[in-house]
Amino acid sequence: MSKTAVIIDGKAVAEKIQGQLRSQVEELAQKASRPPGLAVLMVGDNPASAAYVRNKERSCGKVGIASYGRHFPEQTSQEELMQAIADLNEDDRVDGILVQLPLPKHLDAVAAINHIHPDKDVDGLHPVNLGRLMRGEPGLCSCTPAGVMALLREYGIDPRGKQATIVGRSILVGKPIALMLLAADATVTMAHSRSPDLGAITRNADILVVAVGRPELITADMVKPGAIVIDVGINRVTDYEGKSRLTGDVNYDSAKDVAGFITPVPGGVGPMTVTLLLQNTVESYIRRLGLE
Ligand SMILES: NC(=O)c1ccc[n+]([C@@H]2O[C@H](COP(=O)([O-])OP(=O)(O)OC[C@H]3O[C@@H](n4cnc5c(N)ncnc54)[C@H](OP(=O)(O)O)[C@@H]3O)[C@@H](O)[C@H]2O)c1
Ligand SMILES: Nc1nc(=O)c2c([nH]1)NC[C@@H]1CN(c3ccc(C(=O)N[C@@H](CCC(=O)O)C(=O)O)cc3)CN21
Ligand SMILES: [Mg+2]
Repeated sequence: MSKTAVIIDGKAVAEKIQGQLRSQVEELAQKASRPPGLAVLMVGDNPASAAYVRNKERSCGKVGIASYGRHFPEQTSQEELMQAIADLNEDDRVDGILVQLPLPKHLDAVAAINHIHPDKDVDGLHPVNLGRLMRGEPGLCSCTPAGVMALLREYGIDPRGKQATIVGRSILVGKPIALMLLAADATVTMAHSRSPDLGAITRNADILVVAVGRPELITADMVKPGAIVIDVGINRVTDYEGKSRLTGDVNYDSAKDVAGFITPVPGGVGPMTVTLLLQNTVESYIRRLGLE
């Protein structure tokens, strides 16, 4: 007899936290001269980025954060991008700057991120903020990893002593999640494209986090019965009827009968990423205006 997993409702948790952020922003408005401001820079068109941008603009509006997004054409030069970042660093209305990844191939993403002022780096990707995370010091932290940790907390899941396995080692998701789970006393294993026999590794996981970008790479046979499965993947696929939809890196329909807890896509990690971005922006706003 298989029992179906508890579905981790990221959308509901995100709405709850966004409601709290909204009240906080309303309250702060009484002593502040302006609302919090978030600037998102997007170059060219990437489907995962487009979903993110849409969701962010909608959520900023709900919470009372002013958004100063700029969408550049694909052939934008490095100089133009660097200048836009420099302008936003100087712009007092802006508390958070995010450069959508991936950037088109001709652009240097590392140089762009290094150019963001660390106090406005609401994506937590600047070396100063990554260094703080590595050392366990407070600072702006990556939104998706922090969103995953918030979901675990919300569902009463304590990583302490658990075997946590992360598939994917990107600087945006895999590596910072590993550090956060390690800080929460999990035993952490990381797998990637060069790991042989992925299933043998993932089947040991009490907490399995998948951040790869391969639609439904993880199937039920790769999941330990009762495991907590966190699917970070956002993939746009075309189904057999020719309709476009979003799917994760986990085969949800089969995995939900093996897992103890599972995040759906959409409605799982995605909304939490947006929420943590808003939370980081409010945090930066409070610090920059000295509102504590
Ligand atoms: N839900 C959200 O809020 C959110 C946020 C960010 C990203 N995403 C989504 O999450 C996914 C991953 O994003 P990312 O930025 O981390 O991607 P990324 O930078 O492309 O990294 C992908 C990682 O997966 C590994 N990998 C690739 N194929 C593999 C395979 N067959 N088996 C095992 N590992 C494999 C790669 O290994 P190597 O290092 O060996 O190349 C790499 O470490 C994407 O679908 C993205 O759209 C979602
Ligand atoms: N600098 C940077 N930071 C990021 O966190 C980031 C990027 N770039 N580039 C794109 C990826 C993908 N990200 C995403 C993608 C989707 C949602 C999201 O809100 N997904 C909703 C569905 C939205 C829809 O249906 O259109 C979900 O429910 O999963 C969030 C973050 C965040 N990512
Ligand atoms: Mg999701």
